[in-house]
Amino acid sequence: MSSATGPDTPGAPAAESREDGPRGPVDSSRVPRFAGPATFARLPRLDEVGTTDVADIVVVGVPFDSGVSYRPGARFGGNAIREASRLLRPYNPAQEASPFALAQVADAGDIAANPFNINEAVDTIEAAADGLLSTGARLMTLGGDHTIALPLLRSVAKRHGPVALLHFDAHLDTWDTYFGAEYTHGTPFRRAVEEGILDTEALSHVGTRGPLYGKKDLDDDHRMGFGIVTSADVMRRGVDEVAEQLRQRIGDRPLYISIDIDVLDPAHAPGTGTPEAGGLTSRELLEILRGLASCHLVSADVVEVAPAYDHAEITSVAASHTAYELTTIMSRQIAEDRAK
Ligand SMILES: N=C(N)NCCCC(=O)O
Ligand SMILES: [Zn+2]
Ligand SMILES: [Zn+2]
Repeated sequence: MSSATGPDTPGAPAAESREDGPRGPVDSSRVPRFAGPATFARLPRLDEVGTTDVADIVVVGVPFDSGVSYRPGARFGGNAIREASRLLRPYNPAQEASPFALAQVADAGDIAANPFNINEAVDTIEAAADGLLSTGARLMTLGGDHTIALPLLRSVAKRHGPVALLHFDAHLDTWDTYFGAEYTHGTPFRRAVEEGILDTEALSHVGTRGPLYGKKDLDDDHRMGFGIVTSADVMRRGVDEVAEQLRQRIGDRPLYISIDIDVLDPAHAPGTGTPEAGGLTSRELLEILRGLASCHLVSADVVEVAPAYDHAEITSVAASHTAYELTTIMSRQIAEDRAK
């Protein structure tokens, strides 16, 4: 057992740790899950994992929401997701895996992005992601508004080349500018296509719905290479068929998944900045993600959780389970690759 002290809880045992494997979450049968400061899923902090023992998957927060077009507050999303993740348990029956035993997952804390200068913040996020990815780790980023997907994709593309993208969102986020600003939460994927960091053969929005500015929005989006699975398509065709179609489109390309929590219906995610009626249920989202377990997921984000509009942690619980499924997909692949 580790000799490290507990999660800032005097006298409490430390995070579960095995000499021969990853250091896992704090044991909730010995330390109440509501005790101590929150890390994602009660996992160790990155600095607790040790300098030589590098994490396979790094959870990182980006408390930045200066790119929003409506309700602010997603800057508090990452910490709300961490708080809501205290109830996650170590075995994921839906994917038949213990994600935190298969790979070392650790929480790196937050990237300190300038809230008063969007362009500088975008650069800061890219540089911080470069540093975390340079160890070979995969990123599970907790936003923050959707602006942050652009610097994250830039960083991932430096390692993998242009990546396939699955974008779960009520919105297209391929608009051009707002008030003349090019980096906003409605524009990251247009910028990414312009910069050539996405594999335009394998781009899909999932859960799209709601009013647009005009039909041109769809024409532009189509020209950029995106396919669209609307939230109504998910309802009509069902999660298995949708996941199968997405798997076909992605193949074995390196894949980035970006999840705007507003892909969920406001009944399932009231705590978000630009809510749209008629969205996915959290059950549908989680099932589609599980159906993508065979895809080569190189990094992912969950963004747009704005806890001020949340009730009873509905949104942050949904986001924590979403990040848990994504983390499980990555950790299973890491274990499989290691066994090869
Ligand atoms: N990425 C999110 N959540 N929303 C984009 C909405 C852009 C608009 O105000 O039209
Ligand atoms: Zn959205
Ligand atoms: Zn979005």
